[in-house]
Amino acid sequence: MSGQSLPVIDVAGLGSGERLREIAAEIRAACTGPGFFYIRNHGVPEATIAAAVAAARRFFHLPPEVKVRTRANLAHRGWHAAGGAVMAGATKPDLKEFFSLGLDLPADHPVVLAGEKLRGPNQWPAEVPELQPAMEAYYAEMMRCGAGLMRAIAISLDLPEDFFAPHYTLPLQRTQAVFYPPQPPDDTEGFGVAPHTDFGCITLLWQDDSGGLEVRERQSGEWIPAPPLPGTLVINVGDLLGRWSNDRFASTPHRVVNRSGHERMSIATFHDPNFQAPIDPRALGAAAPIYPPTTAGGHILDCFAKAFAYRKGA
Ligand SMILES: O=C(O)CCC(=O)C(=O)O
Ligand SMILES: [Fe+2]
Repeated sequence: MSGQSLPVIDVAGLGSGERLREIAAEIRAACTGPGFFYIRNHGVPEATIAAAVAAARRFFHLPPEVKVRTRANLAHRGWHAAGGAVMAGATKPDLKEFFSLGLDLPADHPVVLAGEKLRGPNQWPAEVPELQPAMEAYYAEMMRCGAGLMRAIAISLDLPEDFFAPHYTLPLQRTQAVFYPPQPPDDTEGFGVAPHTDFGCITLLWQDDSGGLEVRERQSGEWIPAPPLPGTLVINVGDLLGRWSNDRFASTPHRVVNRSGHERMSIATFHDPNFQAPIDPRALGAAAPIYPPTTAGGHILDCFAKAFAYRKGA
């Protein structure tokens, strides 16, 4: 294991002009370097996090025959049982289970009526009534925090500060509470989450104090720990921002092995743009695009089709 550790960026004052530029410079260094960084002073209330974690934990402890009543639908909302996710190149499914929500659009919203994929209302279990308000409050905080980060990221990519805002009017942001069972100490093959890159633009991750998240160092290829640091969130670049930025900011592989001896929880939020957002490296200044244009939704659907058993044949 190398002595490298990931940068911690203080994002207090992200809304003000001068601080925004300083933060953008730190984010540029992190995104062209390890592709992972921590943020502190993000403004997400501890109580909002604690309520979401407590409600999600109660849900995960329900018997499977109850959880399955909110089994994930084709809009990716609801409970994903363990065994349903296989990361690219992995030989076994992940050990994790997770509960996913997105932007809650009523069935009569124009984009739902138009048949846009991944859209629709969220699913909620009657048995844990506090899950909905707790996760919705957390989701809203991630939207606020993610939008601030995207302003800094725009500047760090030499774009106008509000470049991304018009592409986030009906975001595909997904928040997933994730539950990891303890792994047997002699298990050398199983992963909570096998090595992967995230599909979306940026990920905002809260993790409990178990540890287990590891990030692949770009130069050495070594796995370095991204340990829990109180009061922080872990931020990383996903494939969609890699693609959009023509790999100026490339996604970094990471994995989770829960060696803590007890259950682990995290909440991952993929702060992604509108389904129809055009993902064309030329729009971000690339003269020689590595990637053909696509849409955010098209890219996410391709990734989902490869990773998730529930979508096979969808
Ligand atoms: O739980 C974690 O620490 C990371 C989860 C993760 O990498 C993911 O859900 O994409
Ligand atoms: Fe990930």
